[in-house]
Amino acid sequence: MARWYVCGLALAAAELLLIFATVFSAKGLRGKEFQGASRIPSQFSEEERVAMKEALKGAIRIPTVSFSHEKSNTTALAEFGEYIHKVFPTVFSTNFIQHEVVEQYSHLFTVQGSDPSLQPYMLLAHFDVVPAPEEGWEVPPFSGLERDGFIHGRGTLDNKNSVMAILQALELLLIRNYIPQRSFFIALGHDEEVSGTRGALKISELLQARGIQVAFLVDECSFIFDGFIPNLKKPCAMVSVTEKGALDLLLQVNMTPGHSSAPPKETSIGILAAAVSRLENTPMPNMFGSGPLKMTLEQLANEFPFPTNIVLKNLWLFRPLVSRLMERNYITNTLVRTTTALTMFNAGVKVNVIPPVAQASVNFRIHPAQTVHEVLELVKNIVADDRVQLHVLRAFDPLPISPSDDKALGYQLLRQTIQSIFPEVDIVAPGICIANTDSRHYTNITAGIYHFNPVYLQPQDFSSIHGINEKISVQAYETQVKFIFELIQNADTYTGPVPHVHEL
Ligand SMILES: CCCCCCCC/C=C\CCCCCCCC(=O)N[C@@H](CC(C)C)C(=O)O
Ligand SMILES: [Zn+2]
Ligand SMILES: [Zn+2]
Repeated sequence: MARWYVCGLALAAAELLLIFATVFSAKGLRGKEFQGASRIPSQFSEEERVAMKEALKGAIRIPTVSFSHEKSNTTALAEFGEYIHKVFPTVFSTNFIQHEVVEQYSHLFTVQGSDPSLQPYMLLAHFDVVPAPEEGWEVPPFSGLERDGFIHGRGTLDNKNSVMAILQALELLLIRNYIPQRSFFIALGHDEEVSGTRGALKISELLQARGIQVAFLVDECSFIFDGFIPNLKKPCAMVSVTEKGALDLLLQVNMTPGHSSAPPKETSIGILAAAVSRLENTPMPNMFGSGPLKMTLEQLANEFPFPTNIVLKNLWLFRPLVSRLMERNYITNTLVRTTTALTMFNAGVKVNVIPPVAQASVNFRIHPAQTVHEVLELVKNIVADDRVQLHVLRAFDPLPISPSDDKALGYQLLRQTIQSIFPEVDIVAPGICIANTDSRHYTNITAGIYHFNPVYLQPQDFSSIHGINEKISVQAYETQVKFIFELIQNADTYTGPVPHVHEL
């Protein structure tokens, strides 16, 4: 009798556990992983909300333009340093935060957590911007004007929004007497738009000299994508786990100059034009199937209607079809191959002179499954003309793929913070950063490099980045501050992923 009773109790307990496991499975339990320590709610007063948007507007008004490696607006870069001192006084006066200026304009903050057993992490952003000539803008690009609920201007998405949101979230936490448990670094670069070799690289060297290794870092270059994939009605938060490499090539042809009245059969211009045309017409191989894209599509499969869901769930069978479909769209094409962009072409000085030299620049963004060396070999085979000299101007391999499994602290913290701040977003998937960022300078201090901006991005917003009419809604910026406010707290209280039902 007693045995039956114990057995019955055990069964009831098991049933209860199962119910709990189902209800609180990874999707059902939003934010529960972070319980334990007392949390500060991410609610801001009206006064704070006004102050935070005004702070961003002020940042946009400082024209911190990087024109080229040699030329930047150093007055504005210095002014930006003074500006953040002014708008985030608590960050600069807190005794457990150390602030250092690196290479005159970049900023490194070391926030000393109370628990030295927790490995630190790092938040990255940059405050230099690309130039913005006024033509075509609805409002002047450095006015920081608010119109129809949007703050307009260069840097509102790339990337002063992140610089300001990180410092703003920290300022608000400190005002509420928050003491972080896990140490973290904030690295704000001043020359990302022209390579980051003065800012990010030097900060990274400084940290390496101090023997610092971080668990993960979070940088720009990915968003909550909305409307990018045909038929995918839902937004998709893409946390990029790798970044493409790059190869800048100068192609040069030298021929004998002369009078245009008696032209040779071939000129430097004609030879070079044919070579670059071959490059443009011979895309690099489709690498679909290698790299994180397969994981991304498998996660997206359920969100598509029939029959796309079946196709995506059976990539072993439909790989050729899916890879062909992806290369048809210019954005999804970037995810399946090394891209080739002809960006500069120079030759000639006068209409009746055969020029001796013709030069062209080509910019390749290297797929994570290829290397600089492999791309260079392919280029040589495509150009296949010894008269065309190839000079490597700049080259770096793609970044290694950062983990996105259940044990990957950075990825899981981002995933779970996305789920709590954006409950309407069902899809969080690993992705590829198709451009280059300051992150690549930090590969020696972490194996966990993640790209994510907690902001919705639609195709028209994408073209505003480095284009015209860049803007962010006031509400999106507030949400970004809220996200970082939560992320910092989550990093302190994270206790690991919620077990899936089958693990019980
Ligand atoms: C499910 C949807 C798939 C979406 C595909 C991806 C769409 C890409 C969207 C946004 C990418 C934004 C990139 C913003 C970061 C730009 C950083 C940058 O411009 N860096 C320079 C660095 C260079 C070293 C000067 C660059 O040229 O890459
Ligand atoms: Zn950027
Ligand atoms: Zn940029």
